[in-house]
Amino acid sequence: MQQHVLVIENNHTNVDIVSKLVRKAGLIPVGASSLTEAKVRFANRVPEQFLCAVVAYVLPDAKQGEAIDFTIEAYIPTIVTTENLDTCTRDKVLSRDVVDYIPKENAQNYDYLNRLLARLEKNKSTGVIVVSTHRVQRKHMISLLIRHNFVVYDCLTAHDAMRLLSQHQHIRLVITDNQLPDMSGTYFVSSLRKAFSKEQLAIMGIAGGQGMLMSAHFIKSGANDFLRLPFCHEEFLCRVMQNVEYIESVEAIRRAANTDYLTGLPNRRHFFYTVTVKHQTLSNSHALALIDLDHFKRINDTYGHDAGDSVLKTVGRLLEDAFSEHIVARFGGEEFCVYFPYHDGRYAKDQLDAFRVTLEKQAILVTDATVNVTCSIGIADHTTQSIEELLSAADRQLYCAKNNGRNQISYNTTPLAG
Ligand SMILES: Nc1nc2c(ncn2[C@@H]2O[C@H](COP(=O)(O)OP(=O)(O)OP(=O)(O)O)[C@@H](O)[C@H]2O)c(=O)[nH]1
Repeated sequence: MQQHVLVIENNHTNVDIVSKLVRKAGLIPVGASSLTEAKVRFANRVPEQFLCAVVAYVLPDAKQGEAIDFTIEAYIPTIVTTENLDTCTRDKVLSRDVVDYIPKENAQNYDYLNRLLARLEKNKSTGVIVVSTHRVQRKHMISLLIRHNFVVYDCLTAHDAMRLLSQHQHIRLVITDNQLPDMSGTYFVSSLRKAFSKEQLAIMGIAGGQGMLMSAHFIKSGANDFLRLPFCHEEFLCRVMQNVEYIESVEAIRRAANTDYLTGLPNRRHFFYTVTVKHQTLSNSHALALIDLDHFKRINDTYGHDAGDSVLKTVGRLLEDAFSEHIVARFGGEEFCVYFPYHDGRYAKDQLDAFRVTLEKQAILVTDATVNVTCSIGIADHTTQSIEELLSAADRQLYCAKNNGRNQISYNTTPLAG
């Protein structure tokens, strides 16, 4: 279900500005320009629909932050916007259990609001470990992280944190104190770095009263960031957000580099990487198939390039469904590959023949028409450890399948020469 955001701003222009940011974050705004209107809007909806509320500190009918009390009492995580940046207003805002507050000062503040809105949804599946023996400080950090919807793990020792990291894939950040019962924080960081790079897991050191060198010590041991205690509420949350966003950006770049943009399948480069890594532990019973669509150029020429793209996407999806237990990739153009790490060519041939028949019968919907495509397939299963050799052999078989009339499989069990 797409989540709603209750936007309570002090005039229609501000409601529109914030609503636009809400939509940009993929959420649905429910706008109100006074507390009275907000109460009506809220009463007309199911409370669980609201991911959060963005509330102006001063409203025409609520000049002392009463709208914040209203949304907090309704259990809606609340982000406050304010025109006043003075310490008195800040303290009044932060004395309530708000998610964060945004000064309405410049475009960057609105950019922060946009990132925060997007994060509140994403954070629900993002893990953060807090490791510290200092109870008050640990609970304080945990409560701030929970307000930002993170999945938070409360740890007293480095070993507990390491165990959690081995159990949960969704942890993106570890926040650690330097004085842990089982090892120093900096030793813990350097141990973590043996298993996780700085691009896989962000680590933030925290320490207070231990001299100026602690930050450098943490960073030289492999931490991404350091925060001195006692920290400021806002800085803590900004640093957390920045570190998590860094890990996610690297993940997104990596995903884009490994994925074929059109079909979403692994690309040739990633295919080689995956197979080479897996192949090290495999037996010689493996097979590789190259699948090439027949006369694909005609589809582009007859129905247009977009129609050709739709066909490629459909074929990619069909391959993915049919060979979900094996490794499927798009090698480029109209050529796909399926690698069977644990099966020989005979097995691959049976499976691929069933696929070939399914594809032949499948009517694929393109812009204004339905089209049918066939494919030619070359299979190789020589007992070689070299994927390149296997690929060349499959390519030769594919050439035979094309030459022999297309829409067929060519599979030759003759071992490789030499
Ligand atoms: N729509 C679309 N077309 C592509 C894409 N990549 C390659 N093509 C087209 O695929 C066509 C491949 O043509 P050919 O290599 O002659 O192969 P074919 O027409 O399938 O003929 P055979 O393989 O010999 O059966 C070319 O027209 C390319 O422009 C793509 O991502 N999208």
